[in-house]
Amino acid sequence: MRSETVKRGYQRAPNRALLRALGITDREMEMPFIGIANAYNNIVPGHIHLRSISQKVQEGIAAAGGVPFEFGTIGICDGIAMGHEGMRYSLPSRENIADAIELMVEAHRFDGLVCLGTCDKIVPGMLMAAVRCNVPTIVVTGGAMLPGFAAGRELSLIDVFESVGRVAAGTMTEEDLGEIECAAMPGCGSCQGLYTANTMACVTEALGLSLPGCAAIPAVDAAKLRIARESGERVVGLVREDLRPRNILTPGSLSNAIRVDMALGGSTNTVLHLMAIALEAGIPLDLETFSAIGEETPHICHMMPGGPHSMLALYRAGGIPAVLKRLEHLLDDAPTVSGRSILEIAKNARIADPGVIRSTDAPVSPAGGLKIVRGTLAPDGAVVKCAAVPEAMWRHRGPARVFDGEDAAMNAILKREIAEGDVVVIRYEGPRGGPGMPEMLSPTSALMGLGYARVALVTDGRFSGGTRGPCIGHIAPEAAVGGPIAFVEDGDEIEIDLYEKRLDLCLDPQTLKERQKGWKPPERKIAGVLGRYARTVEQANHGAVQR
Ligand SMILES: CC(C)(O)[C@@H](O)C(=O)O
Ligand SMILES: [Mg+2]
Repeated sequence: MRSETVKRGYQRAPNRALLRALGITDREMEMPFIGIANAYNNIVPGHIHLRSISQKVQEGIAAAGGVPFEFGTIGICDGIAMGHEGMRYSLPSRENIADAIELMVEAHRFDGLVCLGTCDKIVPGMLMAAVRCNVPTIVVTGGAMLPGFAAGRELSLIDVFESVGRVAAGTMTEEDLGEIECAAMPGCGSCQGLYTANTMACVTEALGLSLPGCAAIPAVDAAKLRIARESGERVVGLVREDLRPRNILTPGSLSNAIRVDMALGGSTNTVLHLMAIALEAGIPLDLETFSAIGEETPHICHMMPGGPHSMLALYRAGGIPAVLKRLEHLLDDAPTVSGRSILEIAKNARIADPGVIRSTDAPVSPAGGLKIVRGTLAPDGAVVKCAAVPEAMWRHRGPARVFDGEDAAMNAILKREIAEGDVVVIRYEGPRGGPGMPEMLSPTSALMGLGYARVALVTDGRFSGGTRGPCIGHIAPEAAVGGPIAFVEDGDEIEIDLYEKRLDLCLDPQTLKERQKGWKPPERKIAGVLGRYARTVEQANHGAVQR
């Protein structure tokens, strides 16, 4: 056992003395030590219930003959951090979480690990750590919030964001917005649609790193407590079998995860996170792989924000096992933490609602929900959730309206200075430029709420999983490193063609060269974590990982 390093032999008497100070008995000294990385805090709605889930994990570990040791990691609520300076800190928190878990697991020589987290950067950071440390690990995701309800319809956080645009347009009163604000978010769990947190939970299950069914169980459902208990029991089995994350995370399981993501129409952020996770395992994963799998995988679940279905609907329809069943003919067989292979799980699943989890013969769309686009504006690629783009906007050409930074764009949008047909360009918001590649749900939702039908938005920053409309993000190279997006001027024509997967700046190469002459990155002195991040972060097409 790995933990023997801290507990065997007379030289380790001091280490054991400290373990005894925790109440560890002689019998427990012989058992596997299991770390629980619990991202509980009481500022993130997705995390406020994690203590009770952790309790069940701990009971499961003890019942199976392990000793649970709980420690904390940070967790940021992207929704509370949205629309201001705070959002720059969100993506960097992913690396902090991965590092924090590595530090704890390595220092204390845990034999196994349970990762307990819910929201956008927490689950990816946990997966990175699991693969990096490569001790037997199970991930328990905290589950989605129930939908809110007001004026006869279900609500999610995105209704609140989009209603801001309605108030700006004068089509909604502030009083009505207040009613939605109070009704949309009825308790614990991640935001209700297939936004980033829930997409990452689904991807984790498809990777084989959560027990089957875990991702879609709502935060408040007792089934989550039961699967937490089972996960605690099972991690002790994984230690005994020596089944480790890198036995489970393989090119095959990564491809299954991307397929599930494509079939669901998941968040654009998964592209960054899956690349970062693959990198930890030393598995090459590039944008082309996403593109190729996207071409072969039909989009079969019309999930929010592009479609009507919430995570609760996906749960009731059969959850990820049912989605896997639909995709059975496309999956690579791969082991999972459950001890059953992914194909066994798929075969034994039941599709309870074929209206929510459609067959691949009658899909929402014949190709996957995400596309990788390239062109003269994005030579190294960009990402779009085509599942949430109305087909009328799959081809669009319009004049650029250029903004350095999100704030300037948001002001212009709310003042209705954008005209139908425009292509809003938000730059200097990339991994280095932000820094932190902020997610820009406020401007994309405002455009929706204001009722624009033919305005596109392109950026070197990121989007929320809740962003809908013709929004292309992750443009690489970003403006801060001199990518072509830095040289766009108001009125330049930008052409989008999602059928051909193109994003072009319609400018003759000579003019572009002229504009590039003498360009220097803007000089800025940034202190603290963001300064460090800006110096070491890679471009979005390499997962925006920190080196
Ligand atoms: C606030 C949200 C909806 O969680 C967003 O941050 C996302 O990425 O989905
Ligand atoms: Mg987010």
